[in-house]
Amino acid sequence: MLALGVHGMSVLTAVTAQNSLGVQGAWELPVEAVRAQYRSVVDDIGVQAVKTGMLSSAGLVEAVADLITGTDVPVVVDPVGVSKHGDPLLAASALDSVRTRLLPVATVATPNLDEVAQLTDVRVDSEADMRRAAEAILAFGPRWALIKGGHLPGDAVDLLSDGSSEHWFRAPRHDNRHTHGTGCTLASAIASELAKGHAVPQAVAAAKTYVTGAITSGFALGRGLGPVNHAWNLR
Ligand SMILES: Nc1ncnc2c1ncn2[C@@H]1O[C@H](COP(=O)(O)OP(=O)(O)O)[C@@H](O)[C@H]1O
Ligand SMILES: Cc1ncc(COP(=O)(O)OP(=O)(O)O)c(N)n1
Repeated sequence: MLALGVHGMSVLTAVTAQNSLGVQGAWELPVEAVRAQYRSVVDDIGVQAVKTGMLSSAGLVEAVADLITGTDVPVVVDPVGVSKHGDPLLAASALDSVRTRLLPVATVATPNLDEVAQLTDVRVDSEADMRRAAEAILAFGPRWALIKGGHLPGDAVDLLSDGSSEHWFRAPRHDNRHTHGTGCTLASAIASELAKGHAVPQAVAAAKTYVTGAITSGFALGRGLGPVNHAWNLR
């Protein structure tokens, strides 16, 4: 967010122990602590956009949905389900709350293909299937669905749709295994661009350029999948 010229503020929902090899542990914060953090940043400092990430349980999904329902700023919902290493970050019992409480308040929902499979009955094996995925996600109520095709072979292709218009974002697949945090980075970049007042297609275009640069210059920290390079555009 800083690299894109905005000031990011956090509301922690869970603490994870994780590194380039995987997620070794996760502990949820109490709902009260989440509510209090949200009130602290929103009531005093104010926000121009909201982005959600790991929410862990139905209780936290519903608490966050309650907090952001009715907000007049854009909301990016990254329906985080599973980490890059396959570690669960959302309980199966929380999926219905994501579908019925969180997605309806999203300006943009940004599922990857595993999250599409968790939330809908659509399986995406090709770019053509991404249209069906967008329709299935839009049926839950977000204004826009961004289906991330990072897990398909070939070019890194994402589809943005609001049901009546569609925008394809394509970048060459970069053969760099240091991709820890790609989805979170993309969603945060979209929220940053929306906070600056850009429309959704322009925000996603700028965010795609940013995440592609961050992946291209991702670096080898740790023994597994290192992080993307958030400062690539500042150096
Ligand atoms: N190897 C890669 N090269 C270029 N872009 C990629 C690569 N892997 C993922 N992307 C892009 O990174 C963004 C995040 O996608 P993805 O990795 O599918 O999300 P997630 O981290 O949620 O699984 C998307 O824009 C996707 O197209
Ligand atoms: C705390 C936390 N939230 C989300 C993720 C998943 O991040 P994402 O960018 O979707 O993919 P990874 O590359 O990070 O697996 C996470 N790992 N931890």
